[in-house]
Amino acid sequence: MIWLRVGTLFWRLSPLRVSAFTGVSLLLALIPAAQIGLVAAAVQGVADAVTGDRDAGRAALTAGAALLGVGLASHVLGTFLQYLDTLLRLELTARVGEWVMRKGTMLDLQQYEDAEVYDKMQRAFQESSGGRVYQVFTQLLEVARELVTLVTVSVVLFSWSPWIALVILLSPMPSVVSYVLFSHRAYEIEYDRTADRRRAYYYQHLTTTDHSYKEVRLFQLGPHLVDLYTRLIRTFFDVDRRLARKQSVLGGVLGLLSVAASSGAVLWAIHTTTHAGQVGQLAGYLQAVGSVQVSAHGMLLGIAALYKDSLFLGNLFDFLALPERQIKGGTRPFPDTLRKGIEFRDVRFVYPGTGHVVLDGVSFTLPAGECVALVGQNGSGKTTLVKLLTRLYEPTSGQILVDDVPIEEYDLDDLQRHIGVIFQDFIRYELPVRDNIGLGSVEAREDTGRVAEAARAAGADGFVEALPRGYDTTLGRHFEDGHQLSGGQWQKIALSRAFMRRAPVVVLDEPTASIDAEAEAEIFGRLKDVAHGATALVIAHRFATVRMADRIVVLENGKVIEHGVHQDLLRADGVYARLFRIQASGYLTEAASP
Ligand SMILES: Nc1ncnc2c1ncn2[C@@H]1O[C@H](COP(=O)(O)OP(=O)(O)OP(=O)(O)O)[C@@H](O)[C@H]1O
Repeated sequence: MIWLRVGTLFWRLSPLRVSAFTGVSLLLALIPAAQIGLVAAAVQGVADAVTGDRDAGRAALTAGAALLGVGLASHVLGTFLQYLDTLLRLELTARVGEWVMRKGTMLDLQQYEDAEVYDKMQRAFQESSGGRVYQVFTQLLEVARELVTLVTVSVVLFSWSPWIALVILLSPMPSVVSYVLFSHRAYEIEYDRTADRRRAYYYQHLTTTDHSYKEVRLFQLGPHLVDLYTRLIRTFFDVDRRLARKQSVLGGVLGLLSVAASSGAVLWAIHTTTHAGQVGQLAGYLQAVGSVQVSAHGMLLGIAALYKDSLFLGNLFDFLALPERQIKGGTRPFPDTLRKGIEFRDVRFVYPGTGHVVLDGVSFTLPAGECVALVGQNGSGKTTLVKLLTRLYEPTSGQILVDDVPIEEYDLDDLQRHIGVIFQDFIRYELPVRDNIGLGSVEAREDTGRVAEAARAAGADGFVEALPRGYDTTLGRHFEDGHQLSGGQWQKIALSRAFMRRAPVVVLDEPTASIDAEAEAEIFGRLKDVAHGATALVIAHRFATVRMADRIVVLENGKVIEHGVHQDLLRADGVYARLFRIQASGYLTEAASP
């Protein structure tokens, strides 16, 4: 029950403020009934005083003074309610955004690669401002308040004329029913178009970020992307317009019924009270008619809006209820230095939801303290192996052992803390250099000595020191005074981040693809030193890098087809030797030509 969850959520936010908000709202709900009674008394008092009753004059004055008091109280309570409203709204907005972010960090990679979960996230992000959660809470109170007003006022009204009261109470019904139906339809439409909305945001993103600017501009993709976006948005618009048209026609007709019914009731009231000469009752009655009409309408529409908002809010709660970290670790601490090494034993892997066998019986060993290079054509499964080693995914079958212990037995956070990794698609943090490197070991990011050492290891120290504010220079151009780096410089920064971790296992997925040959040779020549003797797995396509590794594993279509040291593999004259010669002959031909 979403209303209950919203109520509980608010209660946890601040029991004191929520109690005060509820109390003040309900007090305000009693005001219309009090005003009706006092207006009736005042008007009747004046009418009686005109006919010579002196006491009636005093009674009219007293009722008038009480009306003044009620008016002042209503103003003070209203102002206080407004203040509480602002406080609760601010608090909630901050908290919902935080919950959504926190949840995002607790999901598995698999969920990020699943379009259905992504749709769920998209729906939840639409609610992440907290606006709708707050709306449901205030609507709940609004409905309760209108109910109190309605009950107290209709007590008066029913005592005068039950039939008129009934007509007025029921008159908003038809338009409310139509509102509920249309709200449901609007929700269904929005739900079904989540994937298209994501697509539209994506086109928008491509045309509004620096990462995509160059290609979009030079391939002149702007008009095409705008066209794709506009076509989608127009489809949304056409559907929404049709719905809005139907809703206003039906809503308008039913609204007319409602107005006719309440106006008829007013006429009827005038007719009956005039005959009986009850001027005070007529005045109170007229005010009560308005009040009941407003409250009944407000309450029923509040319920309808609650219904609609709860449907949307279900998306936020669905997202917050997504299963977290399904990949579980054990309790064993990860070793600070590997004794034996890492072994892949008959590892098979199929990405969930696909039938494609990406790794098929992969077995090889990374001896402790050695550097193993993983080579193979695009799509052969190299990065997937890294995802398994870092436990972003679990093997479909087979085992990965670290020092003869299955990796599932190690504490998951501890295992990930002990692996320094950079992926091909590393992040370019639009933050100062110090953070870009220091985030490799978040708790040590203020340690300038360590940050500088990591930069030296990756050959980044030279250009960093030449930056306007050295390690405090903000990188990228998103923020003020940001400094943009070259592709290779960014890669050196990412490499520094991996070294910053000082982990016993280092995994580098194409770490030097954009780095110049000299720097690459320098980094790999000293890899053992800079990685503090870590066990390293390096994925590379350049054989100049690969040959420096202690061992080489060649992967083809998810299978290990060769492994050994460089010289042995050359002698074996297999796939590795052929690929090596292709690259080498390219360089030699160039060098030999005049
Ligand atoms: N998230 C995913 N979901 C489904 N299939 C995937 C996913 N990621 C990769 N694949 C598929 O798995 C196979 C291996 O991909 P992987 O990224 O491991 O290759 P790679 O050897 O690292 O390639 P490259 O040299 O191009 O980086 C490819 O066929 C790819 O299409």
